[in-house]
Amino acid sequence: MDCLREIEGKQAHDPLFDKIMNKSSRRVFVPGPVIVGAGPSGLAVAACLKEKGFPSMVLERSSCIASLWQLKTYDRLRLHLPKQFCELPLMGFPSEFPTYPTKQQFIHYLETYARKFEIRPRFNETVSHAEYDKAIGFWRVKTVGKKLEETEYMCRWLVAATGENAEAVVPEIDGMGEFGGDIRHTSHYKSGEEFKSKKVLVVGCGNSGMEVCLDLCNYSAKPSLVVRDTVHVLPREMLGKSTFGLSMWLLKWLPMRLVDRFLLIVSRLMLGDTARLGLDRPELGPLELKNLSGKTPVLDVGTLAKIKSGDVKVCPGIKKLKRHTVEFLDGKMENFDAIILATGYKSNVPSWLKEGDMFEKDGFPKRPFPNGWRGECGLYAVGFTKRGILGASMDAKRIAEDIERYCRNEEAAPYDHHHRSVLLLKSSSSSPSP
Ligand SMILES: Cc1cc2nc3c(=O)[nH]c(=O)nc-3n(C[C@H](O)[C@H](O)[C@H](O)COP(=O)(O)OP(=O)(O)OC[C@H]3O[C@@H](n4cnc5c(N)ncnc54)[C@H](O)[C@@H]3O)c2cc1C
Ligand SMILES: NC(=O)C1=CN([C@@H]2O[C@H](COP(=O)(O)OP(=O)(O)OC[C@H]3O[C@@H](n4cnc5c(N)ncnc54)[C@H](OP(=O)(O)O)[C@@H]3O)[C@@H](O)[C@H]2O)C=CC1
Ligand SMILES: O=C(O)C(=O)Cc1c[nH]c2ccccc12
Repeated sequence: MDCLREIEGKQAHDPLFDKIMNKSSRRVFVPGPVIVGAGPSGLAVAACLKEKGFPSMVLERSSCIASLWQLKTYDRLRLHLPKQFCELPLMGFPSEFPTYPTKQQFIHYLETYARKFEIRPRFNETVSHAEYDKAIGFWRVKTVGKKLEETEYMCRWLVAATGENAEAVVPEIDGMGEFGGDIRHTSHYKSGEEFKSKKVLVVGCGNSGMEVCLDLCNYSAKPSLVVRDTVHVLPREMLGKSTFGLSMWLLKWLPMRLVDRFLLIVSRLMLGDTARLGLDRPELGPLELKNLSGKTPVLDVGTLAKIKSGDVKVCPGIKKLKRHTVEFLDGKMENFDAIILATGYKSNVPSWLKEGDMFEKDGFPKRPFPNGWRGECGLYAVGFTKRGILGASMDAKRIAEDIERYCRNEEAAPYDHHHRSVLLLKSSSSSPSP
């Protein structure tokens, strides 16, 4: 921690820079990595670095850690995968947590994690621009604060941890401006409480859309679900084991296609023919599809029963909206009080990272898993593997090891290199290097 305090002491306010920029802005030199985003991924990297004795600085646009979980998820949310598959490095879940921890338990775990590793992000700082300055060998990371004040952080290493869910995907639907009822994305949906006895159209049948339908039923709203494409629905558990855990275990022994065949046979026995309910399955099996496209199978937590009972109605794609009415692609019209867009999320990396080699236009690393974590010039990415928290933990460990390796080489020959910042990097509390 001493070292972080030292960093704060070094935040030189540069009046000349202010004058040139003609605005209130300041420049901060960071003698360690800057991590953009204080979600599970950013926290994991900060913790892995801390354990090795390296301080880092975490910049977070919102006012809390894990803002996706704290501010943008619904009340009834639990982890879909058993807890052992959602742990961050260096600290497991408490043993008293249930197999599928609740959102509150998961947030509590993350808060304990941040406290344990003394991670104190700078909140309310949105990274708006990050660029490598070749001339000096540093990343220039610009942030905008709450009062629009600007800061430029200069660092040797930059870690993108802004996540796969940084911005809501809101589709353009013909007539959207005309619709008289509430239209909102699932990131603003908390519970069915405010939709009691309302007719609600849920657009999108990923894990969010399916669970929101169930939640609406439980609050005696009347949901319909727009399914425009194929989808794999699997039971969350089969043969007394979690479907995810069982799949991972089977993959150790069997080829993916065979495991997919197994998953589909057991799903058929447990759930019946989902196509009869309007949920056609994709040609590719669930694991193969996840692996090739990143599309996550839906793990059923009770929605399918509600579809079978007719409490949730399945609809085709939307053609257009009118004041109180939705016209579907099959020509049918129906009145709705509200629309919930369960249409997913996108990465925002291209909006702030000015770099051409590491990321695709869609904000995901170009190199496929498990090699997407490392770019050039001290640039890293954590949590873009489409493999949830487990994938983020793998990235985080690799990034911290890579930075450590780099620093050890530097320590061996510190004067061979003009980036002196590494010499400032070791925290006084760390153990001596071997
Ligand atoms: C509803 C839901 C349920 C999920 N359940 C599971 C699950 O059970 N198991 C699992 O493994 N995964 C799950 N996921 C996947 C999810 O991606 C991970 O749980 C996890 O939140 C990813 O962590 P992250 O840190 O990469 O991203 P996030 O949690 O999104 O954190 C990124 C942080 O970066 C900040 N940020 C973004 N842009 C900027 C910027 N320009 N400047 C500064 N800060 C910025 C954000 O405010 C945010 O706090 C779920 C996702 C959703 C949406
Ligand atoms: N408890 C848990 O663990 C939970 C985990 N999650 C995870 O969070 C992440 C995000 O999930 P989610 O929010 O469901 O987003 P997803 O991206 O998984 O799903 C979005 C869905 O919306 C559909 N869609 C997009 N645009 C349109 C449109 N214009 N018209 C009709 N349908 C449309 C997509 O269909 P198409 O395929 O046709 O594009 C897709 O089915 C996922 O990784 C998910 O697994 C979410 C909820 C709970
Ligand atoms: O909830 C998600 O989307 C995740 O990222 C975790 C996840 C759910 N199902 C999976 C199948 C393979 C890899 C990760 C997941």
